[in-house]
Amino acid sequence: MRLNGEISIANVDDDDDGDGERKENELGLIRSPTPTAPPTRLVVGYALTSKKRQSFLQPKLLALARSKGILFIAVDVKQPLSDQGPFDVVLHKDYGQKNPNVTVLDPPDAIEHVNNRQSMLEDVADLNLPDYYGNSVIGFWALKLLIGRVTVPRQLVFTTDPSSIPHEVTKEGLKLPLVAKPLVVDGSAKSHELFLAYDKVSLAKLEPPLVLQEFVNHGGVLFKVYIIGEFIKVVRRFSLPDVCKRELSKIAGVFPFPRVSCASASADGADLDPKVAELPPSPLLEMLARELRLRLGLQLFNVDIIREYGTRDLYYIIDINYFPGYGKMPDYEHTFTEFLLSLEQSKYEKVLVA
Ligand SMILES: Nc1ncnc2c1ncn2[C@@H]1O[C@H](COP(=O)(O)OP(=O)(O)OP(=O)(O)O)[C@@H](O)[C@H]1O
Ligand SMILES: O=P(O)(O)O[C@H]1[C@H](O)[C@@H](O)[C@H](OP(=O)(O)O)[C@@H](OP(=O)(O)O)[C@H]1O
Ligand SMILES: [Mg+2]
Ligand SMILES: [Mg+2]
Repeated sequence: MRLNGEISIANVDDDDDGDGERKENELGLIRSPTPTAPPTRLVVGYALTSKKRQSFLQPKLLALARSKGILFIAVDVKQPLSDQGPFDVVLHKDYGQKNPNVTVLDPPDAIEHVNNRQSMLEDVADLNLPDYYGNSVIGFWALKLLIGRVTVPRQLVFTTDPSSIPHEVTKEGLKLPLVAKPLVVDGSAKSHELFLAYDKVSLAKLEPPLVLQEFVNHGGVLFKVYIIGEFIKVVRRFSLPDVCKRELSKIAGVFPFPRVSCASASADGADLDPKVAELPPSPLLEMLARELRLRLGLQLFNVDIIREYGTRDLYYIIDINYFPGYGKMPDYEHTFTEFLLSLEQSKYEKVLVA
């Protein structure tokens, strides 16, 4: 269905360079139907960095989407949206333009909220899932035993004067070791340069603005929960190893560490301690995803969750990422295509109601 003017099928790879994209300066030109391609149902504009285009717009996604009548076209961010497309949906990580006829996924304000490591966890801090669902028929205690608790590590924000950090950390009673993370996540490599701090004095060497977050031992395995609308997929990733008291007492300093959990290598097939590897229960993830979707006002994000080592059910959310590396999610092409088609359906239903 096309809501904003009829167009016929366009060849996805208009510049024939095999990257599945149309030339940006040819956005107004739509080719006539090819014999094999189905009619276009949905035109999806994307305003994404070339890195994100490479990881997200993989040939398998483009081919499957095209077979379902979904077309991906680059948005020219320098031109008004109304002069392009017409698009049904626009995918982006930081695109400000609006158009009433286009579903811009997701609202820029909501994205900005999770691009700041202080505000990103605010909505989770007061999220007591068993309390929240305590009036359900299952009952508070049963539910608590069944699904577990979700919280966030304690953290402090520093925007200026690193020399005050050791004193503030002592005053607020934050426990070592601490993870130092740049306050704002802006897609740059620098915003993912993290440090592990073993002593308070060395904290003065860090560069604000940053957050200092208590490190939580979790057996070296992290759960990455991908959310695409109502769909959820959890994968295991390798993470930082636990820090024992002995190590903490012997080491001083702040140490950079690599983006260990961002690597596509999954810990799913690894020979892990079953207590560490056990996935968070599905009801917990479903409640969490539903609640976060509502609170954050976002449909496309992932959440990094760890389970405190030695506990059966105490979970910490340590990171939320907008439009993460879906290309690393198994079968993402199917899930994303279904999601886009569901947007078309809900638009259609809105028109029928109006
Ligand atoms: N509070 C914590 N306790 C234990 N480990 C942590 C904590 N915070 C971060 N880590 C470890 O450091 C990694 C990077 O942290 P985080 O996910 O916050 O950074 P990021 O740069 O936003 O990563 P991403 O690539 O997922 O966006 C985590 O995946 C995890 O392995
Ligand atoms: O490049 P920026 O805007 O900083 O965002 C990153 C996210 O922070 C990461 O979470 C993504 O990796 P994961 O999907 O493994 O979380 C990572 O995925 P990618 O590099 O594979 O695209 C990025 O989306
Ligand atoms: Mg992360
Ligand atoms: Mg992140």
